[in-house]
Amino acid sequence: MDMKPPSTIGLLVKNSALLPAGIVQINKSPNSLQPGKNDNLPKSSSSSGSATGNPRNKTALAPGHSLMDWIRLGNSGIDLTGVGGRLQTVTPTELAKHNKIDDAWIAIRGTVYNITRYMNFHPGGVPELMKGVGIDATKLFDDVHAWVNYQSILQKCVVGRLERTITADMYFTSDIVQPQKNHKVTAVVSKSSPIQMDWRQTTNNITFFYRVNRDEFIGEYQLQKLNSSAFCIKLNLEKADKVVLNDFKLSDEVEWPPNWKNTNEMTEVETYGTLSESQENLDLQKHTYNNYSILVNSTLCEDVHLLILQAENLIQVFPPGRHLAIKMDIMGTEVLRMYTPVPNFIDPQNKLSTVAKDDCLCLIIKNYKEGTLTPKLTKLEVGENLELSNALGNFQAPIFDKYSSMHMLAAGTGLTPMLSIIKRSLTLRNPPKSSIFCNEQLQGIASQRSLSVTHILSQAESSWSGLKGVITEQLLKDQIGDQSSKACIFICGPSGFMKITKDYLTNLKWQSDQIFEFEG
Ligand code: HEM
Repeated sequence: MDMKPPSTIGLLVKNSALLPAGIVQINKSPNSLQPGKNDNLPKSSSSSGSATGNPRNKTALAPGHSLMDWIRLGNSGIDLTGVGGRLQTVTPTELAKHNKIDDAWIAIRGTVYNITRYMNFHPGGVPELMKGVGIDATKLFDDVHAWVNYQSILQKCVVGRLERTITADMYFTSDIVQPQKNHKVTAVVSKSSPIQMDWRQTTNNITFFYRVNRDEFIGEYQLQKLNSSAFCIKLNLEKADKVVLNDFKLSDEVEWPPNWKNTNEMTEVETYGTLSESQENLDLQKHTYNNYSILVNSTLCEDVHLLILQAENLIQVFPPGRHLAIKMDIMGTEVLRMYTPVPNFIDPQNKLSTVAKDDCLCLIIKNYKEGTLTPKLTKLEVGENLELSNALGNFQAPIFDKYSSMHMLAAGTGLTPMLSIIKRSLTLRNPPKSSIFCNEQLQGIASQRSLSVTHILSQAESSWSGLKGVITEQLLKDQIGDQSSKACIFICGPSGFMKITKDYLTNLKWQSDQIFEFEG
């Protein structure tokens, strides 16, 4: 695949209560600030005031320039953005050009606003507002009035996002904010971080954005509810060899399970409260187990079950191709078996999609009648518990993006690690339209040219009109064509299948670095 999306992730958590604007104070290291006149500003503006006892600096607004008038202007249909309302990515250089009273842009928390029309509506006066034009004025704005709900006031003035240097370092320092008005005050205690974070604040919530370097890989992320008003986001950064833990303390209860979103574009957490960050060294060998309860145990086909599981206060997000361990006590012995979570499109009738919410894990389990674990796993009833580990393995799907085609050879439930890779690849190639996939769904998308699916049955009924038999070199050649340096091959299945398939592929001149084996 030739696409390289930013290596970022998405979460969206919603706070349950309507709250006054909170304040989060995050100080960046000087070198992460955008260049501009802001660099030389004093630590805090001389005009900050109110609850701290400093004199107020509000100016009398001319008639026709009240907040109500501003809201009317915003609703009048007049284009306040000056760019036709089409969102743009604004470079700091471009931003700096709009630094005049009749052409004034300002950037706050990564969003650029055209404040030309707001000038005479600003309760702090025009000269004060002019201090922030043409620059990233986040700190200046916060020093004066972090509580001001600027997103709402300037909602019709949005020009776009301010472009950031993706590799810029960012520091969070301990900072206790002085109480301002009656609003809640929050503190941030953090250390230098290999991950960038930005945030956006509205009256009721704060949205946190995470961004990591393109070459960084997030092995897993977890969102864990700590109590009714606190949660933790844990990100495994494998290149940096670090686990970043962000603890959020909310000022009210958080809805759980939260409504979160996973896109390849960004990470969003909407909430309200405080954040503290810590880091640990990453230990990929370490297994930590969490208790999941069975929501669904349904038969997909003979001996193959789909389990849908949910943890009480935890969301674990598994990157494609990563697996987990199931741990069970069998007559006093701890038995482990590895499984790769599958995307929740797997349900053939699509009837489970209402159950398999975003905080659930789906596993496909084949029952081996003589097996130790699988007869117990496939008999688990709704409400029973199961211990599942963190994400294991070292597979990194983006590494294979360089190949323009992928072949997947799967025997039986060897299909499972392939499914999330297929989903990822197709989502990257075709913008998501609906929840497509598996068997019927896979066949459905096959018609879209980017995926072709062939079933070969070793024990076929007479009515089967498709391919039959066991894998042979000729069959592989017929199915995947000649060796090509633009393609890679994933294989997964029982050990006999793996060995023979690899031998055939080697005979067919496929290079070992083009072949990726999942353990069957
Ligand atoms: C970044 C440059 C800015 C500076 C230096 C600045 C400065 C000030 C000052 C000195 C005041 C009077 C403070 C006081 O209440 O005593 C004020 C009030 C205010 N400013 Fe700004 N401002 C800036 C940007 C903005 C922006 C972009 C908005 C957009 C919504 C805004 C909205 C307000 C509002 C609503 C008040 C009244 C606050 C209140 O009633 O307490 N300001 N500003």
